[in-house]
Amino acid sequence: MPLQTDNSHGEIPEALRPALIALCDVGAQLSRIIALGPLGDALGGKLGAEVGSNTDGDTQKALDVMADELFAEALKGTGVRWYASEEQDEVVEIDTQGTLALAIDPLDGSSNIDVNVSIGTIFGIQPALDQGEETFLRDGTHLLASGYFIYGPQTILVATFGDGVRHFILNRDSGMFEEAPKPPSIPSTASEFAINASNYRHWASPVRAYIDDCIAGVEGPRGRNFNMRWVASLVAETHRIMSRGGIFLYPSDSRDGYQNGRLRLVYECAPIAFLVEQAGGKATTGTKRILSCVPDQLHTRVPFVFGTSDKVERVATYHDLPQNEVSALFGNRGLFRA
Ligand SMILES: O=P(O)(O)OC[C@H]1O[C@](O)(COP(=O)(O)O)[C@@H](O)[C@@H]1O
Ligand SMILES: [Mg+2]
Ligand SMILES: [Mg+2]
Repeated sequence: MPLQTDNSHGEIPEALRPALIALCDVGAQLSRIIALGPLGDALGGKLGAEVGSNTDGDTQKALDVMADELFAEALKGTGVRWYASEEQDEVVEIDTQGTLALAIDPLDGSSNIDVNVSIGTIFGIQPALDQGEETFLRDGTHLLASGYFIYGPQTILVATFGDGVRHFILNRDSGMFEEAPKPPSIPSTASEFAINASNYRHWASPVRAYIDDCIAGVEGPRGRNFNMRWVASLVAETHRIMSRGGIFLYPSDSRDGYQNGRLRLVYECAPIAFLVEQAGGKATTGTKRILSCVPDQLHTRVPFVFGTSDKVERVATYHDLPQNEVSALFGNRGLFRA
């Protein structure tokens, strides 16, 4: 049993335990494989080798494919009927007797595999309907649980079962994910934003205006300084925001294929949104709550903004401003001081 819980934080629902244990088994295995990198036997040490592309045209790395295979195999017989993965075109039925459906990004932050920067796994679990596709094409309010593993200096599982957020640190001596004492909660004040600023010229004017005002610091309408981060691993950005607050944005932009941003609703944004809300934060498309968004396809993308509540709310207000306000550098946005 690779998971040691502290029941003072509440019980883990019985129906979810076998799946969670299987996820932890693979999480611990991936942690070892990633830590050894080229010294290990797995994949001949070439974890980041390009091996193909997935349904969305994203390059698949050897570790993306391996992680997907390990999770799909380990989840058999754990109550999971439907398995939907970033790395598979369609929903897979892994156990006809199962009552659950699990969506997964088996390896998030693939561009960081070979550079020893934190990567992760994201998952969401909901009740299974009779049809796999129909199950996942529902809004995120159906989630029973969600979580991520972060493979960093520590390997950590952060999960919610709909009653706050729990975190479990992999103790490499015992091989167990042991529950850490203080549950994460997103602080209400923070001064960090995370966005891939190389796409500035492709953003719509409300996003540009929001970021312009952060960058203007004490001299701008916000009247204070901000710091910027971009790890290019959604799990790593999420974990930082879970620990010390801030805001993350991957908005839509004008590049081909980015009209709904980059991140996928079913197995990236909805599970993270559930965690963020349970930790006291907010998660939107910029204007609409992520957990209310209904995917039209399994691999649907969605603009994603999440973090400290008032920051996420502020982004929405920039979308309400008249065009002449958001296109001017600062304009009269003095009303946004603080
Ligand atoms: O390279 P970009 O455009 O900044 O995108 C980075 C984003 O892409 C992702 O790597 C996408 O996830 P995958 O690695 O699972 O495809 C996120 O983790 C990250 O936030
Ligand atoms: Mg991802
Ligand atoms: Mg991935």
